Amino acid sequence: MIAVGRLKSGPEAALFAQHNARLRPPLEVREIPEARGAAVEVRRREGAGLLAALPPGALAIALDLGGHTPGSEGLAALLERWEAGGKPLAFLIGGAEGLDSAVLARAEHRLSLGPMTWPHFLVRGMLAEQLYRAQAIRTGHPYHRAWRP
Ligand SMILES: C[S@@+](CC[C@H](N)C(=O)[O-])C[C@H]1O[C@@H](n2cnc3c(N)ncnc32)[C@H](O)[C@@H]1O
Repeated sequence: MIAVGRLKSGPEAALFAQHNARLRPPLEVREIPEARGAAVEVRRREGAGLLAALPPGALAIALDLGGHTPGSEGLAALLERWEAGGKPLAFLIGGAEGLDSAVLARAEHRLSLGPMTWPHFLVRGMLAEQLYRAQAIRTGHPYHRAWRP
């Protein structure tokens, strides 16, 4: 995971740590400093930082409101397909101003957690939870209860 901002200890950090500790393997987190200035410049500088932190050959997945919104089972299937490609997966999370167009252009996939805008520090924990849920779906672990009325 490559994310804008330094997450200090607090509820968002605890949420992320709780779910990330269950992931096999856990996500490695690279943090990009938040930029200051006009929104366009902030996006540009943070975007450059995100792209520079991408491991070589990574499959980049941008967390973006305009992205594809799979259900949890759909995400589990996507992850299986992405992992089968053999490239390291990199989930990119923007800052308060969102992701620069250069980041969206570089990303192979755009993933949305729904049409609502979430705080970027919360998105880390939400993504880790969905990745853990996807693992539970793939292994048949009862953490995921698929039953709906
Ligand atoms: C506060 S949001 C940025 C809002 C910005 N106006 C935009 O439209 O992207 C900060 C970051 O959290 C992530 N994010 C927030 N809500 C999201 C959602 N519903 N789906 C996917 N990512 C989301 C994105 O990476 C976003 O760049």
